[in-house]
Amino acid sequence: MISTATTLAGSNFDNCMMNASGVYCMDSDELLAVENSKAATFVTKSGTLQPRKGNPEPRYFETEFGSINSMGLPNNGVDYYLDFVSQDQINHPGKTYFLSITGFNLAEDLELLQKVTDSDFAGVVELNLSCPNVPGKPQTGYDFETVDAILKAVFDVYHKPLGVKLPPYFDIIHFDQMAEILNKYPLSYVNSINSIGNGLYINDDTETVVIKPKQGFGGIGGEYVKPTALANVHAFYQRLNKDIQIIGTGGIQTGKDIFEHILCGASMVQVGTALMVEGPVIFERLTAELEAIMAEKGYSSIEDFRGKLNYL
Ligand SMILES: O=C1NC(=O)NC(C(=O)O)N1
Repeated sequence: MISTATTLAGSNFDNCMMNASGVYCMDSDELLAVENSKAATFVTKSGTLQPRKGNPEPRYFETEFGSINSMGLPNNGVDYYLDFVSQDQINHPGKTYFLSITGFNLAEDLELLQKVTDSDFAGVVELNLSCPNVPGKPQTGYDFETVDAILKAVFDVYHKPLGVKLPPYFDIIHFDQMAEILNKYPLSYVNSINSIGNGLYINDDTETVVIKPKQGFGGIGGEYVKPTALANVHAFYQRLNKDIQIIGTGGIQTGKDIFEHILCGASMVQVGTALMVEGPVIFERLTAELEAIMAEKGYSSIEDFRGKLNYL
């Protein structure tokens, strides 16, 4: 019997795949579409204290090998997502959902978490430290001291399952430094990676960028980012306390991509660009493809090969 089931943040999931925050999770229709798919669960769009319109359009563009986006954190506000998930929990007792949140400073992060504490939400919080698309705002995940300060303050007040969404790192010393910080805190998981920030895609015919915000600079997702995503998943797997699990995000289009993320150490994977392209039906194909690979290799569970990447 082959199972792609997994355990993450203290909860059991009958599958190891879900949407990536930002994709198919803006409103109740999209969240229900993921809920009713083969995905194990869903994560909401990153909720901010107040609803946001986000950046001017066009702000998303699909390319031959992935996507570029500068959405700018459009969302219905954290209260909308808390209300939706609190109701959904009643309709699906025992199921665990993920709520993504992002403040624009520490005070906002703590205010968001207070709202979560005061609500009926019983799932997992994903603190987004890596949006690259709010003009004038840095990707917090690249400010190591600030990440340390945020996590210290967060875990002083919040004691339920919580993970962080990180940007990609590209330097071994940065993996070392970030892992040293993360290992100080009772994180349930680390989610690597968010999009590769501030890429540029050009339409050669018109000699123009393809998205309006930030003169065309936007986060890169899709096939382009898989090698970076796998490296970040494995680098943190090598360095983090084993009680901090890893969600692998980035470049997943096939069951083979999921297999590779798990081989690098991921306990769950999130699908972004490919989900945007194919819709929630993708989870049926991905599950079938992953199960076929596991059958061919004689694995019955993802724990048979998780993190067991070989070196030369
Ligand atoms: O964290 C984020 N990553 C992205 O690539 N885009 C969104 C956004 O712009 O809202 N946020």
